[in-house]
Amino acid sequence: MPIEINNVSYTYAEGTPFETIALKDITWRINENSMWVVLGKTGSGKTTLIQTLNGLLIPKNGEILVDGIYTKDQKNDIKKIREKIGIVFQYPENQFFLPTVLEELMYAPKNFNKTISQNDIYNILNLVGLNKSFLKRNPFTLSGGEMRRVAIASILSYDPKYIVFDEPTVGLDYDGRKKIWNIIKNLRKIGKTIIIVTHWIDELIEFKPNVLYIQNHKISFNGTFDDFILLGEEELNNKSISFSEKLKLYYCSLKNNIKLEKLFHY
Ligand SMILES: Nc1ncnc2c1ncn2[C@@H]1O[C@H](COP(=O)(O)OP(=O)(O)OP(=O)(O)O)[C@@H](O)[C@H]1O
Repeated sequence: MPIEINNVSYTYAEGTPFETIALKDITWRINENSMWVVLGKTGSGKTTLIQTLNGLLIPKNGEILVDGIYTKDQKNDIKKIREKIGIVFQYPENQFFLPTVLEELMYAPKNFNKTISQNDIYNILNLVGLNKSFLKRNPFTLSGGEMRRVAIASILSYDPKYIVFDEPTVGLDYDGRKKIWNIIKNLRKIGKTIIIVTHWIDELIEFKPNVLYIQNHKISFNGTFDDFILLGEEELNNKSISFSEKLKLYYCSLKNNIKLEKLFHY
């Protein structure tokens, strides 16, 4: 079953002098086992949109169904929805609050009344490229890249079906970014539905996710990665997307029907 977003609008501080429109009439369907990138200029509404998916924000207008469950039904179903959608926020490592990595990994399953075995924990560590020795570490003593991977592991600990990454590689160097994209690659291999909010799409060529572009709080593009790139340099620059050398090359390969995929692997 999908996530269905039907005619959703969201306004902060509605009816006050601080009223700010964040989303206007968004309709979007996220199918199981798909991958999406959500793009848009700063302030266009991307973070607001992803926060509506798991009921962190409840839109007044429109509705969201996650595998058939309305996010509006807060009392009964919100936990079921939160268990299905893991959100890895920007700088997720800022949210650590327990003294060891192991406790961080155990926290969410406990909260959702889910069991997690030692083997599950080892598998998750393996998936994020960390070894067992990290379990005893204090999360605050880890490097930035390691913290990010522990934060992702803590989301994987309750096995959500949909995983949303808000700027997953922000602040990381090349090696750190490469490790995050490898994790995402592995998550796609095991059938997770992935939604990524980012400003940098040349890192995503290898994945060719579907693209949702938000402009002035509305959807202005909903389609395939290739169709988005084929909008061309001028249009993408207008959308505040940098047309890097890598994107140019990819654009040319699409235009001329040449297969270049191998060039783009991290
Ligand atoms: N808590 C809030 N209270 C009031 N207004 C908010 C709040 N959060 C966001 N906004 C406003 O809503 C609009 C959409 O913000 P949002 O953070 O969703 O955009 P974004 O596309 O994620 O931006 P960025 O790329 O900079 O992260 C902006 O005008 C923003 O100022």
